[in-house]
Amino acid sequence: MSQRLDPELESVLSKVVEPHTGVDLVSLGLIRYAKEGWGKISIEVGAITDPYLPEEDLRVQIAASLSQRYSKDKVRVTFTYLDEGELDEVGNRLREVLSVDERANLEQRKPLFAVSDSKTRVLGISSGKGGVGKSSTAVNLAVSLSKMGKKVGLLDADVYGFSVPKMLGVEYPPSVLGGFIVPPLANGVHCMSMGFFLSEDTPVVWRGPMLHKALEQFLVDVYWKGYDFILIDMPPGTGDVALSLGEMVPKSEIYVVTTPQPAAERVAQRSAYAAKKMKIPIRGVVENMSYFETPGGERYEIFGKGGGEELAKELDVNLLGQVPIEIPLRDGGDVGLPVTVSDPESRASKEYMHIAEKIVAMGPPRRYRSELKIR
Ligand SMILES: Nc1ncnc2c1ncn2[C@@H]1O[C@H](COP(=O)(O)OP(=O)(O)OP(=O)(O)O)[C@@H](O)[C@H]1O
Repeated sequence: MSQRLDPELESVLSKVVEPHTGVDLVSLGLIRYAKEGWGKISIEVGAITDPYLPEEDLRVQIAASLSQRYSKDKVRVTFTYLDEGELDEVGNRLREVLSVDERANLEQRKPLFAVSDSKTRVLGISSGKGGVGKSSTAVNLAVSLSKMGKKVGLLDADVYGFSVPKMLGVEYPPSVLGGFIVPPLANGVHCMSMGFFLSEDTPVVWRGPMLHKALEQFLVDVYWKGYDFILIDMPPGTGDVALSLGEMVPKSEIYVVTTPQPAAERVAQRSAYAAKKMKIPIRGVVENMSYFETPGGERYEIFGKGGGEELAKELDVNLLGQVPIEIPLRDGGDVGLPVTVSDPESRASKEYMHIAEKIVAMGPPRRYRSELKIR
């Protein structure tokens, strides 16, 4: 697919990273040709997504990498489609950059990130019932973590309604490169949803074993390499996904979203206890829809008070934050512009950022596994 490049040019372009995979353009073989002459350079790049998507980021990066030789207006970058064979070839190259441990994981059908020195933290965002704002929390926390410079993936496993891609503003499907699925990017977050692979009008009845299989595929077949965080939007309730997650990613952590009223808190508690039974550590509680503040600064606790605090106490974890009701938060979810992007100065956005900072500061959970106990 790619032409042989002059070594100096190759060395420059090998510093330009393809944003979906985190691997450089040269290693992926994506530079189709580079033609220099008359003080200009034309570069054709194979797009692993759709060449008509705005690839401004990559264009800017390529121009910046060549800035010692060419001014911006002398660099012409075009993107073209890759055919099936070329997509497979990129998949092979993705495999080549894996470490020995990562390759071993693939062979054993384990997630790429589940290597012993992994820096990836897997955060399950859970709630007792639907409609408490679990997906909004997952999306806005993912954006906030990404704004802190972290590489963030968001896996929508809420099989009762795949809302994350729409809320996050995902505009194109995942790429399938050989045996790997590569998530699309939106607002700095790499997003994967089981919903991408189902047609909207097909009703799916998810039973435990099917869910387990689907989750396994989305943990193993997706190119989750080099991530700091993978957030999982879990289906509401006590269920099967927590069980599967605990089995497949023993180092995962759970964050419970609840609303302030006591009834919601009791339901959330049940889901939290289920996670505890699976031996997944619960790391914190997020209270959503805590209050509504008028432009004049008056606060109304529309859904009551104290649920988050109470739940945190019962679970013996911290209440990490209280997110207010904000109209831009709801609107943003409807149009695919998270409030943390559209209005980073709003109270809700700042609260999400504080929660993200606390999650980072807490670090990964320590595991005291019974089999490791010194007797
Ligand atoms: N703090 C908030 N302020 C305003 N609207 C909110 C807030 N949190 C959530 N919403 C809105 O409430 C609705 C439900 O939120 P969301 O989909 O995030 O909940 P969920 O718990 O994931 O529900 P489900 O399980 O049904 O997907 C959405 O329309 C969302 O935009």
